[in-house]
Amino acid sequence: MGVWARLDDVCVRYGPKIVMQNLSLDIVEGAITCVIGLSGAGKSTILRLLNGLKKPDSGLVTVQGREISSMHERELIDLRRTIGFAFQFSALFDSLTIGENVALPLREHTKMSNAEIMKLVSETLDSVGLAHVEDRFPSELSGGMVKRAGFARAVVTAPQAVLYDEPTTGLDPIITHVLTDLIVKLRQRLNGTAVVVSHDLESIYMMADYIAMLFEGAIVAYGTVDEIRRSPNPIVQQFLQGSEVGPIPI
Ligand SMILES: Nc1ncnc2c1ncn2[C@@H]1O[C@H](COP(=O)(O)OP(=O)(O)OP(=O)(O)O)[C@@H](O)[C@H]1O
Repeated sequence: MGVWARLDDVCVRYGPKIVMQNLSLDIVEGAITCVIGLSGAGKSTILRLLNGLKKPDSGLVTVQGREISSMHERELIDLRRTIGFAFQFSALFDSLTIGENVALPLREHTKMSNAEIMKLVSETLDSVGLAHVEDRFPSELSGGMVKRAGFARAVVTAPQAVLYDEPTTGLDPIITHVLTDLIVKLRQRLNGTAVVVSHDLESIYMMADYIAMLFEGAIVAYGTVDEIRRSPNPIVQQFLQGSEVGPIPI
C-alpha cells in the first residue's frame, strides 16, 4: 500500500504554545484515515499541514512524494489543486448560488469553458445527491444539503485527496449516516485518498480504514477500527467510552 502523505517528526507552535511535538504519521494512499482526539488536540492542524496552509516549525511534510514544508507559495497553490478541502462549516459564499460556489475551483484552476463548467458542476451535484439546486442560494438549503454542496465543491476538480474537517458535526444521526456513506462513495469514485477529522465515533467506525488518535499534539494510537477498539491504551479507551481524558502520563 502506497503512502499519499507523510508527517515526519513534525513540531508546530502557535506563538509560544507547542501544539504538536515530534509527530510522525503516514497517510495511506487510497484509504480513508480518520483523525480523532479531544478538542484542541491538533486535528485541524494536521489538515492544514497536509495542504501547506501551515508550515511546521521543524520536521518534514511530504505529499505525493514531494517535501512541501519548504515549498514556495506558487508551488503550494499547484499542490492544493490536487487536494480538495471540505471545511467544517462548508464555507460557501452566501451571495453566490450553489452552482457558482461549486464552480469556483474550476474557474480558478482550469481553463474550461462556461458550458463545460456548468455541465461538470451539475454532474458533481448529482453525484452528491443534490440534483437541480444550482440556482438556489446556501440560505435556502438545509444544513445537510449545505454540507453536500461543500463536498461537491471539494471534489469537483477530481482531486487525488480530499480533506474533511468535521464533516458531520452538529447534524442529526440520519444525515450523519448519509454524509458518511457519501464520503466513502466519493473516495471510491475518485479512486483517491481521504483524511477525515471527526469526533463522531459512529461515523468513524463506518468509514475508517485507519484511525490516528491524537492526544496533546502526539499520535497515541494508530490502526484499523478493530485495532483501535481493542487498544489497551487507557487514553484511547477513555476517549472511545466518551469520558474526559484526565492527566494520564504518556
Ligand atoms: N491560529 C492559531 N493561533 C493560536 N493558537 C491556535 C491557532 N490555531 C490553533 N491553535 C491552537 O492549537 C491547538 C490545536 O488546534 P487544532 O484546531 O488543530 O485542534 P483540534 O484538535 O482540531 O480542535 P477542535 O476539535 O476544537 O477543532 C489548540 O489548542 C488551538 O487553540
